[in-house]
Formats: sequence, structure tokens, C-alpha cells
Amino acid sequence: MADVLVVAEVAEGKLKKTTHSAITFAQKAAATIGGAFSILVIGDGAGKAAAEAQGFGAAKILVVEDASLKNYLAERYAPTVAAIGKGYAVVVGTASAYGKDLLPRVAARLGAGYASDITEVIADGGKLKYKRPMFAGNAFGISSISTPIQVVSVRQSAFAAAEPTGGQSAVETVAYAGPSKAAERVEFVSFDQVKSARPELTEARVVVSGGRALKEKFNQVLDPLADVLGAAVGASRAACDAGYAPSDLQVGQTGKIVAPQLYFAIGISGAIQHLAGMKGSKVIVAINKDADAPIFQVADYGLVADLFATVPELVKGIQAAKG
Ligand SMILES: Cc1cc2nc3c(=O)[nH]c(=O)nc-3n(C[C@H](O)[C@H](O)[C@H](O)COP(=O)(O)OP(=O)(O)OC[C@H]3O[C@@H](n4cnc5c(N)ncnc54)[C@H](O)[C@@H]3O)c2cc1C
Repeated sequence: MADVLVVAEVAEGKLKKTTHSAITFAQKAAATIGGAFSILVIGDGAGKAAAEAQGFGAAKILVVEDASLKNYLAERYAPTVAAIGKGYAVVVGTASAYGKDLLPRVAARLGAGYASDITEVIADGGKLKYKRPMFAGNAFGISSISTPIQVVSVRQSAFAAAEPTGGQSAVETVAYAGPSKAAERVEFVSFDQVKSARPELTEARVVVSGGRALKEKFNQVLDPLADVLGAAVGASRAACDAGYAPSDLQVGQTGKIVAPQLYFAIGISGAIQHLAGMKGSKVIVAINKDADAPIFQVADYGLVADLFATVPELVKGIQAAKG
């Protein structure tokens, strides 16, 4: 048993981009332990998404579709993922909201050790070691797992998205294993998805984030900059807690982890919990009126200025440069 199982994330009959990072992990892990990797596509639209999954060089694509999997509930998914995972050395998913909800339950069912939110997989003489950020990213730990099956979640921003190789993996349909006992106590009520014309925060190349300083003018100031840059909008926790921005925009230790090419921190002090979510950004631009704000310690470009005057000027400048 030296194979790796990727638990894919499916939305509207498509593989979510999060899955591509888990595939990158699986390619390296399988090569290290001398096995192959397969992809499990489970849930509503799994059959459709399986066709897309065929192109990544997996040994096989396992498809589970059932009427009771229409709306995601971990209690309904975990038994099937665990039953299939039994035949693998490593079960991997991405540390998205889905992975964080599902994978610990899978690990518990398998009696498997679990390495969560890893940022690197290290090949060590045919064995796997995992690098994980700890203490809000201020330290890194290296762990290895000693149970026969290992469960791992990967940080999406730390693993480049796998590119399709053009292969045609075999597709196998697997029966739904039924819900867990706990599913009797859980009922699906509704799924209220926030629809936005902007790029998804965790996948955007440019992110414009604002802090508490923006107050009620959060959107009035940031939206024009995000529009002109085609950027996603993010926020600090203080801005979300104060109601200036919705909580699904929160970047940081208890929010989303982002690593765009370009990150704007506007009126954000740079608390370690915020840095934990954006420190991996390629280029960081900070605008803050306090020259001693900690954000300037991680910024590549810093502007000590009043954001209410600076951001509109920046927008005008970009518009003029674009013609
Ligand atoms: C367990 C835990 C988890 C947490 N998780 C997160 C998390 O996931 N994400 C997160 O962001 N925080 C998180 N926090 C909160 C974090 O510690 C900070 O409180 C928060 O990040 C501060 O947000 P802020 O920078 O917007 O606000 P502030 O700290 O109030 O900073 C506002 C900044 O705006 C500047 N400013 C004010 N007016 C202007 C102006 N006109 N022009 C320019 N600059 C101006 C100020 O100089 C200041 O630096 C967490 C805290 C805890 C304890």
C-alpha cells in the first residue's frame, strides 16, 4: 500500500482550483513513496467533474454520486471517503473550508495521524515529512506520521496548481457508503453562496485589503482600486468585526490565506494574525499613516500617508497610465 488518494472538491460539476494544489502534493508524495495517485470525486456533479480529473495523470478516478450527497454535509461524506481511503497510504485534500471540515473526520475514522495545513512535503529516504506553520506562522514544525494511513491537508497558496498533462485516467464508479450515525442529528438547511463578479480571494493575482481605518467608507475607497486592478477585495478582522466588510473577506490566521502576486494592505496595522494570512504574497504594498506600523516590516513598498487622499490618487494614476 503505497498509493495516494486525492479528495477532490467539486462545485457545479467542476473541480475547484483547490484540488489542483492537492494533486501537486500527490504527484510528489506518490513519487517519493513509490506509488501512484488516484482522485476521488464525490458529491453532486461528480460524474461531470470526473472527466476534468482524468487529465492529471492519476492511476484512476473514483466517482461517488448519490442523491443524499446533493448538499454537502461532512457527516454524509466522511464514511465513504474513509472507506475508500482505507486502501491508500496517504489521503490528501486542501485546507479549504471543505477540507478542514471533512478531513479530520476521515482521519478519525481511519485511526490515522493527521498533518493539517502543510506548506511543504519533504522526501526523506522514501518517507514523507511535512512542514507546517505554527504560532500564526512565526515558527515552522516538521512532522512525520507513524500510522499506516496518513491524512494530510495542504495549504493551497503553498502548492502551485497542477497543470493537466492530457492523460485519460480510467474512471471507476464506487458505491456510496451511507451516512454516519451523526448524520441523523444534522440537517441541511440552506447554502447561501456569496456571488461576486470579482475574482475569488484565495485565487486572485491581486488583492486589495482594507483595515479598520476605512470605517464606513470601506467600499467607497477600495472598490475603485480593486476595479481598476481587476483585484479581489480582502479585509482585516477588525474591519470585519466592525461590520465595514463581510466576514468572508477576512484575511489572516482565522480568515483566508492568500498569496497573490500583489497585495495591498490599506489602513491595516499588520498584526501577526493578519500577516499569517498574507505574508506569502509576492509583492506587498502598504499604505498607513503611522510610519511605525508593523505592516511596513513585511512591505516591499510602503507609503506613509492618509489613505483617504492617497487611494483615489492612486486610482487616477493607474487609470491615466492605462490610457
Ligand atoms: C486569536 C486571534 C485571531 C485573529 N485573527 C485575525 C485574522 O485572521 N485576521 C486579522 O486581520 N486579524 C486577526 N486578529 C486581530 C488582529 O490581532 C488585529 O486586531 C487586527 O488585524 C487589526 O486590524 P486592523 O489592522 O484593521 O486595525 P488596527 O489595528 O486598528 O489598525 C488600523 C491601522 O490603520 C491605520 N490608519 C488609521 N487611519 C488611517 C488613515 N486615514 N490612513 C492610513 N492609515 C490609517 C493606523 O495607523 C493603524 O495602523 C486576530 C486576533 C486574535 C487574538
